[in-house]
Amino acid sequence: MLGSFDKPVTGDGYSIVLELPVNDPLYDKKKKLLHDKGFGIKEQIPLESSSSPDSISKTLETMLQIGRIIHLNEVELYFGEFDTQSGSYSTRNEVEALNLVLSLVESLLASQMHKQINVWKDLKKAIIDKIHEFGNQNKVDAKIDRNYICAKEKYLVQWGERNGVKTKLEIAYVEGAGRGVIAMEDLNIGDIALEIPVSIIISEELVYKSDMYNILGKLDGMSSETMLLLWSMKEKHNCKSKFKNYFDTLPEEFNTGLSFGVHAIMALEGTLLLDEIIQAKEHLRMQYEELFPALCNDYPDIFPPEFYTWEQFLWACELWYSNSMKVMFADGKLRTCLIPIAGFLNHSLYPHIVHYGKVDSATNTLKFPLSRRCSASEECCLSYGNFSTSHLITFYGFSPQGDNPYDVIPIDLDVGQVDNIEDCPMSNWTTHMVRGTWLSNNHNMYHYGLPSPLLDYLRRVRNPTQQEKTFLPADLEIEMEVLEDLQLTFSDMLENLGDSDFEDRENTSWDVKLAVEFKDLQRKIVSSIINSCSAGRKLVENELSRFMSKE
Ligand SMILES: C[S@@+](CC[C@H](N)C(=O)[O-])C[C@H]1O[C@@H](n2cnc3c(N)ncnc32)[C@H](O)[C@@H]1O
Repeated sequence: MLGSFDKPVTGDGYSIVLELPVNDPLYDKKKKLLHDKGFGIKEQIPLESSSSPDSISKTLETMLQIGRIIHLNEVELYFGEFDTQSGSYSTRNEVEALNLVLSLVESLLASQMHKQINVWKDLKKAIIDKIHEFGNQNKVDAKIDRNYICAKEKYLVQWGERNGVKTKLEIAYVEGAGRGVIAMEDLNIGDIALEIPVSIIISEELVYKSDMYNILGKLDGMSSETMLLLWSMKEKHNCKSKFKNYFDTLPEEFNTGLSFGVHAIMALEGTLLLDEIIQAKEHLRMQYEELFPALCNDYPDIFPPEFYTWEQFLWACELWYSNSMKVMFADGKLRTCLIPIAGFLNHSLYPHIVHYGKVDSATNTLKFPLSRRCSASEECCLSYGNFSTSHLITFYGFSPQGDNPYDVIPIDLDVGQVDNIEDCPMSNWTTHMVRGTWLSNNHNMYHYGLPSPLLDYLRRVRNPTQQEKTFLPADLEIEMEVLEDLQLTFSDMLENLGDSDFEDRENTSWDVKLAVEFKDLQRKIVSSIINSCSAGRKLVENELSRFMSKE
């Protein structure tokens, strides 16, 4: 349970309870962070009927601080330990935290078992204002071509509506993102932008009903995802398919990292994305060769060879990677699905739709509710997940606009070296990473915009007994060593990335453009770390000379 509301604790005030779920995989670390900020794992937040606007806003901030921590993911938690005093950890996290608090207040208001309804209404208004204010600060302007009329997309929506789809969105062309959806009217928090009946969702059930299942179901290690992928490769050619309108809207080519040509691959030299793409492609090639041409040779009627070439296999993989969603059905089973119409929703780092993917068993539909306002004509986006740009390029073929907080560079360290840290969940990270230091709001001494778990680890390698950070020379010398080492590591990395020597960006192919953009982003991240180390060393030097002058 993330939160609930309670009977009065004091006077005539009611309280809301925010609780860290015990099954949270990051429970210990979040518990420690809550504790460091002065909270327990279960906090009862009271609100008196006489509350002034000032105290309502203080109550809201307290609830948000807890809500943010409850909703942190691993990367946000790794970087957020000392960073966020009151600000947000990420746009996604902020939307989640605000919506958590809003849902609790709404449940309390819906219960109507309290006397002081006005104060809760005021709190609800304050939350909604905050969501709007945050929206205005983080506006991403997408250029939309409303005149883009495509008969195929229109037919699909009409077909959907005949089959029970309800939508407040229309399809348009969004510059740099292909097709997207825009709001037909002003949509508010909680409004359902799109509702898709289960009957038009493409899921594994379709394979079980097909003639392929007799063959595929008997193959060892065959997953339902692979079966469905093979099914879609054939079904797209079926003129009588129930999903013909859907298949007609799919592009002939998906421009994802898996289709990068040799020049783009070469442009990625020195980056981890190069390995990611090569490994992913090798894995798919092996998977293809395990199945083909054997299936076509043994069952040519079921697997016609012309539908099962390597190129078509890769096309289907790109379709499933870039367009599928995981859906929890009413039977409690999670299935990977293609969802007609919802497949036009683009990704954003600041999504309108955050909570989706669970079938509403009362209506047997999949609903896409808004977690923040979307004005008429504005593009409505969801979050595909907390993905790094390298993942988005490899499997989706784009680099998102704005600062991506999940763009981390892993650091290879032998984390087994340090003892005595078991009791300290925050130090007990088994992997370490860095990201652009402009994302940090703490560039002070002992922080430098760098992640605390990494700095603490590097300090403890040098001095396992260090408990407190002091301004004594012995500690300062350790700080200096840590920063020098990091600076050296990242200077080497920058050198490996080479210079940005690419001039004619506009006239190049989509893949080289994407590769070059990615490399620029890597350079920007690595340079920020080098600069922060250098600025940090100056801070330490100043402290050392201050100490010396006192002596
Ligand atoms: C689920 S589809 C969304 C609809 C898609 N734009 C279309 O025209 O079919 C996912 C694909 O949309 C594109 N896309 C999604 N979000 C994007 C974004 N923020 N920027 C650029 N392209 C995006 C990528 O090509 C991605 O593989």
